[in-house]
Amino acid sequence: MAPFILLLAFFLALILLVIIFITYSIIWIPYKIQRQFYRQGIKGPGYHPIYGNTPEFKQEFDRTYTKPVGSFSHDIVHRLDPPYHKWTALYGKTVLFWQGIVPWIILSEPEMLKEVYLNKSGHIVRGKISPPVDLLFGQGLFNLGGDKWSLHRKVANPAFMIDQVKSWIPEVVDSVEMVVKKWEDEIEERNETEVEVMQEFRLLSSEILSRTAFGSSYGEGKHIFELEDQQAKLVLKGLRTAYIPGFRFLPTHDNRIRWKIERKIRSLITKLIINKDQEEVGNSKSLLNFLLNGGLPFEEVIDECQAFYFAGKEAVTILMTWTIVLLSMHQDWQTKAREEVFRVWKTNKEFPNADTLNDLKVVSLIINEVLRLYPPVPTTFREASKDMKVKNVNVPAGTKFYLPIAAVHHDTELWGEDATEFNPQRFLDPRKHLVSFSPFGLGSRTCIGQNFAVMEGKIILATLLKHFTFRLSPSYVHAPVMFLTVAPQFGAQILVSKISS
Ligand code: HEM
Repeated sequence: MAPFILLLAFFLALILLVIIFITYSIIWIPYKIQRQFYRQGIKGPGYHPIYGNTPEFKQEFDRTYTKPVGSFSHDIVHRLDPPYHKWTALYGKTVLFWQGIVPWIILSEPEMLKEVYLNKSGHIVRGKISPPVDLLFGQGLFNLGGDKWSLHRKVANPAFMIDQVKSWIPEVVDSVEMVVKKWEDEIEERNETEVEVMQEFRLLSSEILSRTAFGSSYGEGKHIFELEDQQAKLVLKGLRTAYIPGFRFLPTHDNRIRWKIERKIRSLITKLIINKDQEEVGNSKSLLNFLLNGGLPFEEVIDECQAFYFAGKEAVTILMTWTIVLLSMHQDWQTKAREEVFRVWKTNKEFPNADTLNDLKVVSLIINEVLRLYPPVPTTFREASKDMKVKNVNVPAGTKFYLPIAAVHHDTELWGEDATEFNPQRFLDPRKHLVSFSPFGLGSRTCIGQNFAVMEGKIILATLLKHFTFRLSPSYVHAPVMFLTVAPQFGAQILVSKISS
């Protein structure tokens, strides 16, 4: 009997310990943190055990994204990020909300944003957004921290220096010319053709990335891109559900698919590298060359390739999509930009090249204004790795910061009453605050690919304006949504006509 009682007592003690642990981490700690923030005047929708505000988060998105869209307005934050819109209206510019048991602080006060972006203490890190995101970016730059991040960034940085990026111009030009040829062939049969430009730009930026960063062709990386797109959809689903620690290790249906896709992506990247002619890799100016020769272990090179395959194409696709949509809405700016392109091109037949890109002032203003109104990456994140102070607010370790790039870009206090209007000219005036325009983030974790992205954007736009005119198709519905990036929910259907010689 004695051993039975002992066993029973052991189990009871175990159950008690589990109850204490759960009560402590799911109830005691979150409410304690919430009280601490409330006392400092930072309010929010309130913590709910286990799920936090995740169901509300999901409901807000579902409700908005199923609503019809009326106009072509650029006043889109309420639609892009409905929880942000609702909570900041109720609780002010700094809001506490909960993803499961994890506290998040929305920061839209410029000085607080600046402090977080530019903090030098080393205690504000990127942190993990949610475990599914690891599968998309692997253990690449976006997800790394500490010494490992410093080493990877040091290895990858030279690939994105301005001179190196300029050396990729011929590959970018060749890739865009392929699109020009394709559209011209389609137009040949009719006077005009309807193009879903997001899909076209996804293929184009994949081709450009393959040729410049990986020294291969879209054909070779096609399967990787397709798998990354599937993974992105599953990641998005994961982000909108409650974060329960340890859940990612359970073999649920979605998790099993995620793991399978990840294994496939890694094995395809490995094959792509191994099958490359080693001499060719050594001589090439591709990102892959920098990664392979930078002293990183092979597995870490795979991680970086995985991250770059996604990060390098998606945001550029979105930037170009909105650029063409906005120029179709604002024909006056389309005409101004085309006039500039013809002016610069007339005096330089080798167009576009590194020198003439600098002469495209109107094109640059337009790209900036598109990045402001429709920033492809609408939010970024940081985490406090230690108890710390941000301005005058005490923040406990583990708190995450939600940095709403799109909302700040639409803030009337920073951009004036016409903040939601398309007016590229505004970029001729000095900025009101450092953080007012941050499509590539800010500080040490700023986007490594920004020189490349802007160069790509200018070449694509200038080349297309040289050959075609654009207007919105009657089938286009203006419905921007936040699907990891700021995407047009129902695609971007554009009527493309050829400019007569
Ligand atoms: C219009 C195009 C792009 C936009 C708007 C964009 C935006 C961003 C943003 C907002 C971040 C986070 C910055 C922060 O948290 O402060 C980021 C990070 C990053 N981006 Fe981009 N990006 C673009 C294109 C690219 C391209 C072309 C590449 C590579 C070929 C790239 C690679 C990365 C990487 C690796 C990171 C993580 C950097 C780190 O944490 O060290 N991006 N990007």
